[in-house]
Amino acid sequence: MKYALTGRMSKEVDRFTIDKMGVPSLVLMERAAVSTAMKVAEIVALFRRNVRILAVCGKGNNGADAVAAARILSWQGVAVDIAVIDDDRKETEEFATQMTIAGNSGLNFVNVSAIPEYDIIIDGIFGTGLSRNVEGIYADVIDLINCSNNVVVSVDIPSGIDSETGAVLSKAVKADATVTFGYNKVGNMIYPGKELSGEVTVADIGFCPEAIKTLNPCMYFTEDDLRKIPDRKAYSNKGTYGKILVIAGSRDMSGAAYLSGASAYRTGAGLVEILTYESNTDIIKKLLPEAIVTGYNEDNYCCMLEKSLKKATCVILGPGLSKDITAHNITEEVLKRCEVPLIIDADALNIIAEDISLLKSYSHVAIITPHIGEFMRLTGLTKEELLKDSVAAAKCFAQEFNVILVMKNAVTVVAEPCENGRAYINSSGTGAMSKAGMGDVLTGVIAGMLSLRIEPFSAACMGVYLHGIAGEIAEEEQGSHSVMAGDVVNILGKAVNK
Ligand SMILES: NC(=O)C1=CN([C@@H]2O[C@H](COP(=O)(O)OP(=O)(O)OC[C@H]3O[C@@H](n4cnc5c(N)ncnc54)[C@H](O)[C@@H]3O)[C@@H](O)[C@H]2O)[C@@H](O)CC1
Ligand SMILES: [K+]
Repeated sequence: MKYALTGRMSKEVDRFTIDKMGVPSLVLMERAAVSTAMKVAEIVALFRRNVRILAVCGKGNNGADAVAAARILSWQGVAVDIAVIDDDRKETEEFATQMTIAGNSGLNFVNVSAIPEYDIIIDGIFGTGLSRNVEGIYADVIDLINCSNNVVVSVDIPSGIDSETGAVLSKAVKADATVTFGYNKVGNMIYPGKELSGEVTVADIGFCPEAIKTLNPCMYFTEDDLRKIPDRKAYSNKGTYGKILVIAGSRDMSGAAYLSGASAYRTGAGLVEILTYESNTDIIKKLLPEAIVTGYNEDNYCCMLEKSLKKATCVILGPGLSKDITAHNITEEVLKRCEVPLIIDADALNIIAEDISLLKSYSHVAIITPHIGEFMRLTGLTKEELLKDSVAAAKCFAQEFNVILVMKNAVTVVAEPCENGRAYINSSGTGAMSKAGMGDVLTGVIAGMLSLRIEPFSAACMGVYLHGIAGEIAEEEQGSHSVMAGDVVNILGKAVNK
């Protein structure tokens, strides 16, 4: 597991390492600059000719990093110049020091108007200290970089991105690569910042690890975390891995129930029961003969529900359920009676959106998995309002409604329902997954993780990560336009074992 910091947290990590541990600021900076220079040198090697590099710098410590990286490259024999964006802003002490060293080293200082003449730009205009919209000369310089045909390496975060949210603060550099220090930044992980940061390298520059202990940063997973999925016990039977009840499907809608149930089986569930509208039972039995398939109708749903709920160790409610009167009644009944972890998705969320008090009154573990449209209906907020700061929006909702919230989007965020709860930012997945049925697969994968007895918040995060990894493998095999939800179901096993 890794952590992603906001600018405010980065500052605290800096201060802790510098003030409490006594590591001089310039030592950290030298390591940041060496990491940046190494990345630039890698790119220089790809050109196979002499290249011209320009470090474009503000007068904060992000600029100081860029000046130091330029000096290091220059000492290595690479042609580097420096352009400082000069306004009335006061320079930091570190910036002044780096400028003195660069001057002593004979580096050339040029005007920012020369940007288009260079092959590679080192972007050190703003880092995590950016605190307001970019305007005036800064905006003009960012436009000039983005219009020029050079490779851009951003220092820490592309200049103009809000490190806390990934939002563009009116203008932002579009980088090909970003070298970020110590920990990734939330702004590099969430769109549009994720797209503008290009390939991100997280470089260790010697921050004291103690420093993040009091900060509650966002978490994210890498492939190493897949090893945390527990092995299957030799001494076990299907009961060891729980019974997942999938309440899904409606008249003429059977696919969602299949996708959820099959995904739960593919990720570890011992037994899956699908409770669906009676006209779906034959088709689902054919699609998934391993499942117990039970049908209900408008008259008997209550008694069928009662029987099935008694045996379940985890319930999925909502995929393809429709919003008809029976679906409403089922949703209300499940929220009244279910006493095991409940994953609520799709139509059940739309039903709840009409009366949000249903969710508030539920007192057991609930994991809800809205996409942005469903989340808008649940909150009454606009897309812009929700995406302005998706981590904050997710945390706030999770806490208010006491649910584990999986806010599905190109970058899915998971939030824990308590004060100062954990938040997870997903780093797996691909545009190939923007297809119908993918959400149904996700509910099954989360249920699968719960059946392996991973605690609910981690099960939700791991489910989201694993689902994205399966999508990536499916894309490699099928190409980005061709992946369907069923392909992801069948690839889940490869993802678990990756
Ligand atoms: N020892 C340290 O302090 C280290 C700092 N590091 C670097 O320092 C960076 C943070 O440095 P700073 O805190 O100096 O901040 P930045 O260099 O990110 O720049 C922010 C400066 O610009 C001003 N500013 C903010 N928004 C503005 C706007 N829209 N228009 C004009 N001016 C604006 C601020 O007042 C501040 O002076 C990190 O991103 C990282 O690159 C790294 O070298 C690691 C070590
Ligand atoms: K930058």
